[in-house]
Amino acid sequence: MEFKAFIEITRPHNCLLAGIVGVLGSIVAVGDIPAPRTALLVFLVVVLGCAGGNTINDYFDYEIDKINRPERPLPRGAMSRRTALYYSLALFAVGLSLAALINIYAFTIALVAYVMMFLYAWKLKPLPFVGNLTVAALTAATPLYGAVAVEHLGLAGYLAVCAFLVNVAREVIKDIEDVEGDVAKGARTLPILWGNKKAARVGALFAVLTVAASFLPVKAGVGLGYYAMVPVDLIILYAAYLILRSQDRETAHRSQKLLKISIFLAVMAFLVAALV
Ligand SMILES: CC(C)=CCC/C(C)=C/CC/C(C)=C/CC/C(C)=C/COC[C@H](O)COP(=O)(O)O
Ligand SMILES: CC(C)=CCC/C(C)=C/CC/C(C)=C/CC/C(C)=C/COP(=O)(O)OP(=O)(O)O
Ligand SMILES: [Mg+2]
Repeated sequence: MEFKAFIEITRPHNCLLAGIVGVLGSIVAVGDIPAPRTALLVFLVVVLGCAGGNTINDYFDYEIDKINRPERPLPRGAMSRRTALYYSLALFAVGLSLAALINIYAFTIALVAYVMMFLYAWKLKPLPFVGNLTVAALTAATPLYGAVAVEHLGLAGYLAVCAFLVNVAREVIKDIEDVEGDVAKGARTLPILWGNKKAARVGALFAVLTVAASFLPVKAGVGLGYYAMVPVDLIILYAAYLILRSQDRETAHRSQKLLKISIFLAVMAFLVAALV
């Protein structure tokens, strides 16, 4: 057993980004920095939930990851599946305990989100489009979670719309990248049911919708810090162009990674726009 596997399996880069998005949701909801206690609790509940979700995901994806991602901790033998199962449940339990310290709404949403991540990994992922929508909804719930913690919505709804749209696009394009392993496991993803070209069009459509939605906060009068979104939108449009041009595994990988970069840059742009 490798100790670093306990960190690696949680995909800390995703968790940290998600935690920042949760706190960003609180910030844009009230237009100011939230109380440190609230910000810390929101950050930890989202990070622990994301960590538990990624861990349980690898637990159920063991067979598929042996084909698609053999370098991951479980398929390479760095951690047992039983340990991963108990580890994910422990992460969820600590997250829920902290959510209870925020307010009843935050506890309830965390409970629903954690259950949805477990269900996604266990049963929903192989369902056509349902799995993609579930992940996207969970990412959209993240800024809304921060808003619920401060009991105000503000611009958090715009963040949620953008998070949902860009993650639908990314999840569909990730399915095009993973089609080989998904076929082996009998998953019924969009590329398998509709073919890579049609699935690429769906992914590109949601990428373009993300660009359209990214101007929503400008409509609401968010300030100059928002011009940082322009390069983000250009990256998203280029990712859409790539996947429309070719649906081979390497191109799909490049396209979905560009969308992930756009998410990171967009979150930074929103942060600047919210604080400037
Ligand atoms: C205009 C624009 C792009 C706005 C950004 C909207 C926004 C706030 C996005 C943040 C979404 C979010 C909570 C991201 C957390 C990290 C993340 C990418 C979660 C989804 O992960 C699922 C994915 O399948 C994991 O795969 P991988 O990244 O390859 O490990
Ligand atoms: C709202 C609260 C309290 C928490 C939300 C927590 C977050 C940010 C969830 C976002 C979605 C997410 C990261 C879920 C974790 C599990 C998951 C969907 C991983 C993706 O797994 P696969 O679809 O199998 O793709 P891979 O090929 O990368 O494994
Ligand atoms: Mg997986």
